[in-house]
Amino acid sequence: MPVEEFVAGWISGALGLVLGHPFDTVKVRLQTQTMYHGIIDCMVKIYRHESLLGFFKGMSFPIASIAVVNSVLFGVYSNTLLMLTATSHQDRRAQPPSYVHIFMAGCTGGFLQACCLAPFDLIKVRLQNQTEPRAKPGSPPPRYRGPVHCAASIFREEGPRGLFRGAWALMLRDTPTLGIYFITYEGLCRQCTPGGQTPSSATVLVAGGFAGIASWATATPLDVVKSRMQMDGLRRRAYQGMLDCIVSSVRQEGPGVLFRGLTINSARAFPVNAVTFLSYEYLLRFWG
Ligand SMILES: C[N+](C)(C)CCCC[C@H](N)C(=O)O
Repeated sequence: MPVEEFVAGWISGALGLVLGHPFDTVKVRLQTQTMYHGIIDCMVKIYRHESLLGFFKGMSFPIASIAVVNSVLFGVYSNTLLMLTATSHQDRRAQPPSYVHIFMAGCTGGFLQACCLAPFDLIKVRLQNQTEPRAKPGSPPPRYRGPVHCAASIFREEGPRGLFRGAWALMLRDTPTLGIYFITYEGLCRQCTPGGQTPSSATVLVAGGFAGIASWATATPLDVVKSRMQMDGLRRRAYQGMLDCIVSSVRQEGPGVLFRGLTINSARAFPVNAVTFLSYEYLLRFWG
């Protein structure tokens, strides 16, 4: 089983992640809290109360987890394609796999990465939602002191299954939408590149950026549900399950609630995934 794809997936994922984390914090706050009136208001408030560091809350854990998650995504994707089409990464320009195979490989990678992502993502969301300013003398300490304390507290207060809160919504969110991710990327690369040639850096950037947008746009409704299920249990249990979460959110806040975070998800997705795909392709070319 070729391993370069796993390593390239890890490095490229980490580069994209740092670039996108501030957008992600704003998104999670908009999806789960009511004190902000839109993206700009949220950014200004975070900056005023929590300084620039507020945007990077909860990032240490994703940086560690992206090593596992993005390498599983890209590694499983590429190795599934190898199994389905008997072509390695290097041969795929000359012998392009069908879109059905690309979609199936993307879904497989998406499903397995979601299984690894679930506990990391839960901890990230809980930490991002702590609005206390950083350690000011006299102010009450935040509920979670950091990722390890957060994981231990969830384990203690909500049991081991508590660490997988929202995991079904996460798997449903990621399996089809990562199929869409790779189809969009490959489709755009093929459109803009004469047959058999390697796509240019500009093509990879644009195709990667739009792949991110297409995937996030389709993932947003389940992303809202996922974030809400993850925050449940912290407050009192408000939702009986995923369906209940959808129905009561829509009833209370209107159908628009399912698209909360769409703009910010898309704004984040373009640079993050442009950089992810560019570094991924370069690393593999460099090693290949
Ligand atoms: C499937 N879904 C859209 C949810 C995630 C796509 C992940 C792609 C990339 N790691 C990123 O963070 O943008």
